Amino acid sequence: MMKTGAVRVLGTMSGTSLDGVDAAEIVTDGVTIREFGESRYRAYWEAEREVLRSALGRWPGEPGVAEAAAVVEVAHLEVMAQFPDVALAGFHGQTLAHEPEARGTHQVGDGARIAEGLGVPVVWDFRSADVRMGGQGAPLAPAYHFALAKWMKARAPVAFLNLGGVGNLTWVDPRQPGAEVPGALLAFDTGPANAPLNDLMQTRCGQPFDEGGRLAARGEVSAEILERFAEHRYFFRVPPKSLDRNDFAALSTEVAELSDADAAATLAAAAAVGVVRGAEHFPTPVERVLVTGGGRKNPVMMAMIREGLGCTVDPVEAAGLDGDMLEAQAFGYLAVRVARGMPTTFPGTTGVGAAVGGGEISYPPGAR
Ligand SMILES: Nc1ncnc2c1ncn2[C@@H]1O[C@H](COP(=O)(O)OP(=O)(O)OP(=O)(O)O)[C@@H](O)[C@H]1O
Ligand SMILES: CC(=O)N[C@H]1[C@@H]2OC[C@@H](O2)[C@@H](O)[C@@H]1O[C@H](C)C(=O)O
Repeated sequence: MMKTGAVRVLGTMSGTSLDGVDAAEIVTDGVTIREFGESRYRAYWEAEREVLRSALGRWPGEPGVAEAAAVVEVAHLEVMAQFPDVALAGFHGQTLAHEPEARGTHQVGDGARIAEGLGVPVVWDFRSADVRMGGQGAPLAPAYHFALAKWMKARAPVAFLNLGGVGNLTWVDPRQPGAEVPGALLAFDTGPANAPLNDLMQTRCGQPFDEGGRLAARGEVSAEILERFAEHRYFFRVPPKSLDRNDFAALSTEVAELSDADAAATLAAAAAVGVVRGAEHFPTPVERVLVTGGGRKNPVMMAMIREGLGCTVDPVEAAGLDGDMLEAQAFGYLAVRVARGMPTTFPGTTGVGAAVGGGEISYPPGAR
């Protein structure tokens, strides 16, 4: 068990858009946020990304998984070694597959190897325990969103939206004393966010993403595809609920006949529809949605979300936060909670029956 009081911890996240590794320091006791620290980003090389892409959907022991794990470990060690002052690290790894109701959840990268390479204890495998206990194993950032709402001194319910490869939305009631209090949080994945758009850009234009939403801005949304999409059974499921990166692969097939610009506009609109349908599940309306993740840099997607929600929708920077690093900070925060035996998921965030502390701790040789 770690000493009490705030510690400087490093959190890392390699997200579903497969762009790279985010690493960020935070100083916390696992409840309140004392301060934010340095952060760095390490992009995957195209060859590395290809290794990861071809391992998507695979489970332990299947072809390509060991290679993907090696890519993830090397990239993380490279960036994590640049933070010599941390006492602990949180390592999410890379999700390859996620089927919480069937085969489980699969993140690659061995935390024990990271601990050995780094020389500090590493918390990892954050999702498995929650899934074993009947939870969705995702999203995990909500406990951190609760701490952020307190840090911001929010006085009324607020929502955090992450527009990564997949989208996820957290409704937070900051008037509650703690994240573990029933009714403090409701969280779920909204639907596809950037992943289908990235896949389209890669296949049709040889580019990793639609920079500034420029292609989508020139297109027209297919009302027919969008209306069908809005009636997807996922949106009728009561949250908590979570998604795998490719759960909406059919959407990519549906836009196949459209022009590049129309397909991009329709996929951006689909991301927005997922958010709007998701917000219908909020226990009470919110006045403000704070957006993190790369999608906040896509003005077309942001405008569509604003129009659909009809409330203030701002990048988290408007609240003094770093939207590129928020998920990485979350895994630092969660690492401290795990190291101190505190829960990381709750019935309102993953649907687990009772609060669970997910995560393994690996120590560097001789450090225990
Ligand atoms: N300037 C930009 N214009 C448009 N889109 C952008 C821009 N910058 C980033 N993005 C989009 O955001 C994506 C990266 O977002 P982010 O880093 O939040 O995803 P992630 O962490 O991999 O995903 P997840 O949160 O699902 O795990 C890029 O792949 C791209 O689609
Ligand atoms: C299984 C998995 O890796 N899920 C990711 C993914 O990316 C966004 C969304 O889907 C969210 O559920 C989660 O990541 C965020 C950081 C989370 O767990 O909070």
